[in-house]
Amino acid sequence: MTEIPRMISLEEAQELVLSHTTRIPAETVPLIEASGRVAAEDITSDMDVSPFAHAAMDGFAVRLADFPSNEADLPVELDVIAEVPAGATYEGSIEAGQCVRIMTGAALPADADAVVKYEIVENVTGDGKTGSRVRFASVPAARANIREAGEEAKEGEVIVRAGEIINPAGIGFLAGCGALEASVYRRPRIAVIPIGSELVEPSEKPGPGHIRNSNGYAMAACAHAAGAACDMLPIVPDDEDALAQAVKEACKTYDFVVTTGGASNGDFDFIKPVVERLGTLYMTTVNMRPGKAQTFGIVDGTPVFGLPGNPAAAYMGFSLIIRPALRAMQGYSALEHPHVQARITRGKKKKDPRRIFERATIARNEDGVLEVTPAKNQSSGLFGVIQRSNCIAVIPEGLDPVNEGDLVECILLDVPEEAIV
Ligand SMILES: Nc1nc2c(c(=O)[nH]1)N[C@H]1C(S)=C(S)[C@@H](COP(=O)(O)OP(=O)(O)OC[C@H]3O[C@@H](n4cnc5c(N)ncnc54)[C@H](O)[C@@H]3O)O[C@H]1N2
Ligand code: MOO
Repeated sequence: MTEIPRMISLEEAQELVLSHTTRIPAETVPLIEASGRVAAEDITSDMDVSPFAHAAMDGFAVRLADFPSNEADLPVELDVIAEVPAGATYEGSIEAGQCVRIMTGAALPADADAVVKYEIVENVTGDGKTGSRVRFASVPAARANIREAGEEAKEGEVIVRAGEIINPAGIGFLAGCGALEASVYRRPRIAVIPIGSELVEPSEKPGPGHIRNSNGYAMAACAHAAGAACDMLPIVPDDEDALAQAVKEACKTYDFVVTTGGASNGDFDFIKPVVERLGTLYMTTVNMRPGKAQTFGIVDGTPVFGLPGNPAAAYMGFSLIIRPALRAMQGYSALEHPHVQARITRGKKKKDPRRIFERATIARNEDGVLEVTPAKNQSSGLFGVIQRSNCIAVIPEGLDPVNEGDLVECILLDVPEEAIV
């Protein structure tokens, strides 16, 4: 096997993978499925929204001409000549001294130029409905409590631009504008292939020397969280030909193939020779811990990424290198997890010059200052520590120690709002 030159930096690895992935073509999906995805084309409104001026309050539609310019001439009394509920229209005219009782959402009668809410109108006779006389103690502002026609959108106007992420409110916006489907970038189809003769399906109790395939599940979930559509393919034993066959087959169907395990230099680590045999191998090691053994290459035009077998190492490689590429493939412009800086609560001597990604918890102390506390157990064999963390504290490369109170970069993970401070 040709030796791949050197251990590259995380940034070089990210750039390398990004440079070998392309944005996926668009597809047209029913509106609700477009939520959270990137619009591939400008979307226009098929009409003015709202199509008509309407009341923003339950009250009375009035003509300003009936109100005095001098406050001293108040109050004003008007006759209620009609009622317009939402969904109906009042087509008649409103003459001097008249008003129309109107409900929120009902079309504004042509002659009205303000709506006065019930609460500040007094009944002189009757109950405020048709035939009553009502009293106004103040002069309404012109167009008060009126939602104008076309305030949300004009017919033919671009309401969502290509490249915008359509959010849940945007789905409502589009529905109101008659856009019942949207052209968005397709979700990349990802295959996850767990490699390892020691692996059994999680439905089984592993026998001696065996463990459950937990990486496959975590990587499938990471792919899903990154917006991709993921299939977990059957476990492949540590057998070079079996792995070559599985990878070659997956490259026919999927946009991106991810393996876990067999990425290091052990006697049964085959992803590097397989990628080299089937295509072009671009990367084998990245200056990061956990997760030094990260393989990347192209097989039959498809990106193939060999994650290491250790759970935290696989998670880190996926989150930091694969995830940005999957997001770029879907047209997102922000590719990385958000970062914040926090003061580290424990110093650390460095024996390994790699950049270290510590599973950690970030929180605000009583003074409102962000503090980060790395988990005590940083073994790369553990998923539970990541389940109980809400960020990754980044300890820079080199051998300089980190001192308590130093500001460190923290990467916020795919965690629920409850865990973010
Ligand atoms: N002589 C050296 N040995 C190792 C080195 C090294 O530099 N020199 N690096 C170590 C580090 S660090 C890592 S990370 C691993 C990476 O090795 P592989 O990618 O070849 O991973 P495996 O050997 O296949 O597995 C490592 C570990 O992870 C468990 N594993 C694998 N797949 C799964 C899965 N789907 N679900 C759960 N757990 C899985 C596997 O049983 C091993 O315990 O190499 C070190 N060795
Ligand atoms: O590359 Mo290993 O991940 O340091 O556990």
